[in-house]
Parts: sequence; structure tokens; C-alpha cells
Amino acid sequence: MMLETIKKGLVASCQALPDEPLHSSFIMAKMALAAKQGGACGIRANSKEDIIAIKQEIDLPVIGIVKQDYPNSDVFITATKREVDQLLESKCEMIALDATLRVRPNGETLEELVSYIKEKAPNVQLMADISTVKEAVNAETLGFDCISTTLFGYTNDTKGSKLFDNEFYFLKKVLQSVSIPVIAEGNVMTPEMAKQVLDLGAHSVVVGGAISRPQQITARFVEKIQKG
Ligand SMILES: CC(=O)N[C@H](C=O)[C@@H](O)[C@H](O)[C@H](O)COP(=O)(O)O
Repeated sequence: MMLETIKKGLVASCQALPDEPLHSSFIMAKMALAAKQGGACGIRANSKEDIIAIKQEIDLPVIGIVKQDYPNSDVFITATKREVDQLLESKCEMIALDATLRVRPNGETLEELVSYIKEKAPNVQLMADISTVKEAVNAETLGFDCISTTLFGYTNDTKGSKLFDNEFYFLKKVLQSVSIPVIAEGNVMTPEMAKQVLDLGAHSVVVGGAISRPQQITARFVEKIQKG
């Protein structure tokens, strides 16, 4: 199972949204190949098309998401059954869902989505993208296989926070509060940080922008040059 394969390893998130320069399933498949050559043991990817292209290029297990904005809801990572169905067709090994306690589109609930996936695809593992300890505990109760800190800093209640704040205090709190594996994800910018979160007890680490978003990488260089 995927969780075993990624234990204490690096998962590279290879995503480029429609407004990003590298938006293309072809490019994301090559990005995933580069990550594999560099030693990544898994990939996180957005959209059925990207996942299918990645799976044609390499044999690493994939955490799939579908990002879709909806009116009247702030939930955008695998928000409804529609996105779940696309991911089931993509044959990804793990599905990550927004597991915050926010209202989902169409009145759908997290509980319903979890049962739906478990019934349709019992071999697909479930990752809960959370932003608070309460959400992590709730996700464990609902039967998720693992927790990811993906949304910490990206909700109204946590805006402005970064995973590395106060020596990863949020990650430490989540690790103390659940017994399922916790994956460190979000603003892991350096190899040192990746090593640090694994040493703290994270099961695995997902790195996105620092590997696959050259516009972000370039901006960090430029900022340092200009502002010191
Ligand atoms: C909040 C949100 O939309 N996160 C997304 C979730 O899949 C991605 O845009 C991130 O790249 C991913 O979580 C990895 O994080 P980082 O790119 O910081 O290493």
C-alpha cells in the first residue's frame, strides 16, 4: 500500500494550475520523472489528466486531488463526489480530500465522501488535508488512513501561519493528537526542513513548490538578491 512505500521518504507534489506557466499534463509527467530520478518515492498530483499522464511516465504511487473552486464554499481540494469519481478513474493509489469542518458544496459531507470511496475502492487509501488539530482528530474518527498538514495557513482561521512557525509547533501538536500516520506538507522549503519534520515523527514529507514551481524558486533567489 502507498503509505508503506512512502514511509520516511519524499513525496514530490507536481502541480501547475491553469494560471501557472507549467500548466500541462505533459510537463507534470516529466516533472514527476525528474522527481523519481532524484529519489522521490511518491507523487502528489492534481487532476485526472495529470495523474494519467504521470502514471504513463513512471511507476511511483500517486496521491490524487482535484482542485475545483465552487461558489458558496471555501473547500477546493476534492470537494465533492464529482472530483472523487474523476480520481477513481485516474487509478491513483491514494485520494486526498479537504477534511476541514467547513461547509462543502452541494450540501455533501466529508463522512459521505469517505464511505463512498471506501465502498467503491476499498484499496484506495485516504489522506485528510487538515488545518487544525480538531480536524485531524475528526478525520481519524471518520476512518482516514493518514493526515496531512496541507491546509494549515490556508484557511480563514489559520491564515498567515506557516508549518515551520515556532519550530513546527502545529505539526508536533497534530502528532500528539492522532495515532494514524501524519504527513508534513506545506511550505517545506529546504532539505533541512524535510529532514527535521521526519525526525519530529512525520511519516513522510510532501514537497511541492520548492521542487516543481520554478516561478517560486526564482522569486526566492531574486528576493534575497534585492532585499538581502
Ligand atoms: C494549500 C494548497 O492549495 N496546497 C496544494 C495542495 O495540494 C498545493 O498547491 C501545494 O503545492 C502542496 O500542498 C505542497 O505544498 P508546498 O507547495 O508549499 O510545498
